[in-house]
Amino acid sequence: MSAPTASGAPLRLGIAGLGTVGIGVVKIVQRHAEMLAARTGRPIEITAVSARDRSKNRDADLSGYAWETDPVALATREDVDVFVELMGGHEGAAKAATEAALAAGKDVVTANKALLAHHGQALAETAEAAGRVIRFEAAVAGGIPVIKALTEGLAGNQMRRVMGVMNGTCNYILTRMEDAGLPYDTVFEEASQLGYLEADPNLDVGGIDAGHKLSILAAIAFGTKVAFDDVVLEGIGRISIDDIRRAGDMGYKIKLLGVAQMTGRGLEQRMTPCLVPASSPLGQLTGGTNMVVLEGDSVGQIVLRGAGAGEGPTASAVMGDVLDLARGLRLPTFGQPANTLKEAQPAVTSAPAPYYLRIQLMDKPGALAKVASVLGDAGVSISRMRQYGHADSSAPVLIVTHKTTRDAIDAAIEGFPATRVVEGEPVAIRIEEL
Ligand SMILES: NC(=O)c1ccc[n+]([C@@H]2O[C@H](COP(=O)([O-])OP(=O)(O)OC[C@H]3O[C@@H](n4cnc5c(N)ncnc54)[C@H](O)[C@@H]3O)[C@@H](O)[C@H]2O)c1
Ligand SMILES: N[C@@H](CCO)C(=O)O
Repeated sequence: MSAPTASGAPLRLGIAGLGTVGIGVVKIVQRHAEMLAARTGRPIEITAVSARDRSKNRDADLSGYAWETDPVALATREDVDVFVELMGGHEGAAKAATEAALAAGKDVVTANKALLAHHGQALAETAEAAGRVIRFEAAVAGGIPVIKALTEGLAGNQMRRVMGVMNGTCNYILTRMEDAGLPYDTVFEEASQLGYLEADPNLDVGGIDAGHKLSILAAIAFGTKVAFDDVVLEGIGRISIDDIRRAGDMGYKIKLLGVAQMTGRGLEQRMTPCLVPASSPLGQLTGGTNMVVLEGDSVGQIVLRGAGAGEGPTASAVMGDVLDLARGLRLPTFGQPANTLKEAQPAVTSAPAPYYLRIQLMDKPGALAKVASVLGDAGVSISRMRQYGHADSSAPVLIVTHKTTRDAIDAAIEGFPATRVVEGEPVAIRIEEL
């Protein structure tokens, strides 16, 4: 059999951003030109590129491409069919060039979760009004094809819950703290030296980057407009090595876990530290890897695991989008027309769950009874408890509650000081049932 030929017109890319991801895309286009053409029936070509510094030594041959200093000029070039936005940031050049590309009749592929979390609805409306397509597989969980899974393979399901570990840096920090027995500050510094952290580290450790990703998945899963401002965000900065160890003693791991679910009270979106069973797939996830768990009414639970960042995995996701466009696969941005997406009604409170409590209890007769009484008064019922030996005048007590609300836990925490047997600030972390 003769090799397939690429007889169709080339698909011409204009790539803005030649950093980690951009160069990864250039390398795939160059390395696999023949394979990509065979798979789509047409050559995939790069016609023009743009980045801040033209003279920078990059790990790819860019000599065959036109250079634009202005990404907007790149996005509107006549010889560009698809504008590939790999600059980052949700304002400035990324937004302006994406809008310019759509206005000029180009399709857009982006890895920019911040852009979509902040402007996804407006961009989707603009794109669809212009008959253009925006694709963004790389924006969520890097190399894991989760957008494709939701918009295509699982499209026949009513989604029940979407959750996952979507920031590799936070998962690296938490697992490194546990493995090496190091405090948060030391591991944060290590991660910084290794170049894992975003330019603004709070995007990672503050949960914002992962919150962007969760809000995008929630929009697709539940047919709602992206509502990043409604995501309850809490970072990992307050997680201590003590909590990691104590949670381990009770059979749990601490993860920065994103959960989105449609409840009778509205759309719940949380990106917060949670406890998950140590033996569960999420509990066993180590290092910088991502995991997304999708639950649909017909399919049940699907678990996707893989590299959430890095040159190869992220460029792989970008190329998946490019190939879909080359093949003529044109889906609405969030899986259904933008004007049919509903306004998300945020759930004011999160669904009841068991909680883990760590309380530093004084060594006094009746101390435990007083704590139990405060919990009882707040309507919190104890499922399991563990008390450590008193080396000093106080010792930690760990409590796993039955399902309760965050309000009840907060009411109990407010009641503890009056007992005069609790030292310091108790720690309360939600346990996510899987
Ligand atoms: N690096 C990853 O592993 C990863 C994973 C998933 C998604 N992303 C997303 O991919 C995008 C790119 O990330 P990256 O890690 O490659 O970034 P990077 O910092 O390595 O590269 C950014 C590139 O964009 C260029 N750029 C920035 N602003 C520009 C401007 N105003 N005009 C022209 N060029 C400009 C820079 O010169 C640089 O070449 C971001 O949206 C990021 O969130 C990255
Ligand atoms: N800072 C992100 C990069 C990928 O989006 C992470 O650590 O997962």
